[in-house]
Amino acid sequence: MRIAVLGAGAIGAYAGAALHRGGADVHLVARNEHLKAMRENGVRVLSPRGDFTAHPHATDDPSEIGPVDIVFLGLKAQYYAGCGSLLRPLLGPNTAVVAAQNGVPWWYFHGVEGPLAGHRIESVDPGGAVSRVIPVERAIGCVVYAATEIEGPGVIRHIEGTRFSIGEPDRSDSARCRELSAAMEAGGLKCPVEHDLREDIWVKLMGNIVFNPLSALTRSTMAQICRNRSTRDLARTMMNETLEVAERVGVRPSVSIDRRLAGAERTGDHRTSTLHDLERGRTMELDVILSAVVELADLTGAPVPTLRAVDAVAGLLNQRVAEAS
Ligand SMILES: NC(=O)C1=CN([C@@H]2O[C@H](COP(=O)(O)OP(=O)(O)OC[C@H]3O[C@@H](n4cnc5c(N)ncnc54)[C@H](OP(=O)(O)O)[C@@H]3O)[C@@H](O)[C@H]2O)C=CC1
Ligand SMILES: CC(C)(CO)C(=O)C(=O)O
Repeated sequence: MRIAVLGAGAIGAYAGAALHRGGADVHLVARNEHLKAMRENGVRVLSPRGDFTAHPHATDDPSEIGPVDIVFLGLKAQYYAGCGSLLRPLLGPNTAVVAAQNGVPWWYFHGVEGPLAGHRIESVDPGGAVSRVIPVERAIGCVVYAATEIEGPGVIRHIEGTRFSIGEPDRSDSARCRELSAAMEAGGLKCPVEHDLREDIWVKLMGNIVFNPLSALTRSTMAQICRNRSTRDLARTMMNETLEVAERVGVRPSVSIDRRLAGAERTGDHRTSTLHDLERGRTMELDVILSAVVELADLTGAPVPTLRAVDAVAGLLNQRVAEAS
């Protein structure tokens, strides 16, 4: 299977290294010092499951790669709308795009029935800009339970978790999902193919909607947020409101708030990908994680005063970062 990882950062380079180790024909698209290091020394993965190094081809020019079977999109979601020139050379008639994003994907209401069928979520797909660049028909959904960080150029620190759940937006059984799953599992990852990924999306989102904005606003790790009584209570309230929105769009996540908090606390002193962005002066991936849920709450009439307040202050912080960059 020919796979290009577009945006071979913390998650992309980790998945790409694992896929390469499992025998897939992997090509990484990255840039700057990180690219230079991966070209010279390969991708070094430091993991509690055992360190390893993989040497996939790496470039900053997707036209060197050409059409592939799968594009694994490791960019932050706020860059999807602008990634057309990088993506286009990688697309053949049947190329699928697997976005490793947190939050609500642009294809969310595609391929489903009901009152919201085909609805476009503005915070996720503003004016249709993302679905024009990545047509929903190409999308395979993915929910990433792994946690990784770039420790230095070419070096990925794997904190925990190997699960990348995947599934077709329209719930169909497809050969492309089965083949991708086999390639990921050959590389030592867990990659179950789910009939409907939407439950996984909300289970993961219950954590991200709390920890990603709060970690940035308080510059704290996940464990620090869990161990402080006031922020733990805040987390609980935010998760409750999120569950209410999930239910109004037809999903009942099967995990309790206590279990979700315990899981987050176990991740320990991990700085979320959003905190990393803030520390690097980058805009934060909060539209798909937080603003999208507030938008869905407005659409369905769910009361979300706490999510709305956090969205307001995190939104202002994001605006400040954008102005400074
Ligand atoms: N990290 C984690 O533990 C988890 C992350 N995710 C999701 O995975 C996705 C990726 O996150 P993460 O891996 O943390 O992010 P990173 O910032 O580590 O990775 C993105 C990579 O894309 C590169 N990139 C951006 N623009 C270009 C370009 N034009 N050309 C080449 N390379 C480019 C970035 O390079 P540069 O740094 O130079 O901009 C960076 O290396 C997000 O949607 C996130 O929500 C999901 C679960 C866990
Ligand atoms: C915190 C983590 C690893 C899992 O909740 C994550 O998804 C992120 O860093 O964005």
